Amino acid sequence: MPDLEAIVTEIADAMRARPDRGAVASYIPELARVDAGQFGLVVIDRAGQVAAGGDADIPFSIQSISKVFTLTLALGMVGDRLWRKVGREPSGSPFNSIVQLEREQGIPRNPFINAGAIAVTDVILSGHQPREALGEILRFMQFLAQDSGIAIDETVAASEKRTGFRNAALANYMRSFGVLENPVDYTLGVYFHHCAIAMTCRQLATAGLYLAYSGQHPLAGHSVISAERARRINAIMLTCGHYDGSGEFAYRVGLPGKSGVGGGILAVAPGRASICVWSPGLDAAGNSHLGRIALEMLVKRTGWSIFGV
Ligand SMILES: NC(=O)CC[C@H](N)C(=O)O
Repeated sequence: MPDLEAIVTEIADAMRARPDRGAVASYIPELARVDAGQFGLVVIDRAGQVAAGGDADIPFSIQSISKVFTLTLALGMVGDRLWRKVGREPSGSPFNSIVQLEREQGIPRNPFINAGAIAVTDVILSGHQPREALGEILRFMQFLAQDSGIAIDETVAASEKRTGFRNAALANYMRSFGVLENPVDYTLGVYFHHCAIAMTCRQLATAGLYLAYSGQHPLAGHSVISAERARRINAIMLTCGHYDGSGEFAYRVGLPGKSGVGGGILAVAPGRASICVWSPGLDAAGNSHLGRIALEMLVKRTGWSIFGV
């Protein structure tokens, strides 16, 4: 077993010293105010052993990382019927792209691009009031992270709602094909709010444990999903979790991972650990610049890439 404490500390120190940080997301005005100098890394294993470095306990906007958890919830609600509304192929396009939707009858390529995540949110919303659906998502996060203090940052949600014209276009377009079933405003409201959940690296790494351990959450003492479903979600994270940067992430890191424009990445080392890294500056594809570099260092030191050492 590698000395995780030492490795995580070494990586956090190396990342803090780097001048290249990428650029914080500016299309959501509230995210543009975040200090790009921050960096956090947490690795948690089956026994709940934590190796933490840097700003491990500062909450940040989880943004698209929430899509892993909404996918898990939606699959729990409707099972494989979900795949009638959303595909599971990489898009090779930016996260907010609309181009494929017209050719593919309003069915988004996968649950992690914005269009796909909005379709998944719509499924969770069906038969519920927006407030209930959002409560369901938030309680699921609190349960997985074993922390009832986790909350939605209403300022971020409002900021995105004010400026989310692109997502509104995607949602209306899908509604025109009947892929969305609920009022577009309701679906978008729930979507913006679950993206605006604020969590720390420690909380997110804890929440991701069920994906690292075949659907079992060792700390919650619960089977969250079947081993088969966990494996499949990991596969979609690997192929689609970084949008048009997914190939590069697989090449450099080789772990299922999901990024968010808040600068977080949740990564899963199956059977070994759940990992969360955060650095708000992004690369051109909207994925954390230092986050990816840090994970690349981590897999080099640990040999945890699923593709070999
Ligand atoms: N990549 C992301 O994190 C995008 C999520 C963001 N809420 C959006 O819809 O644009």
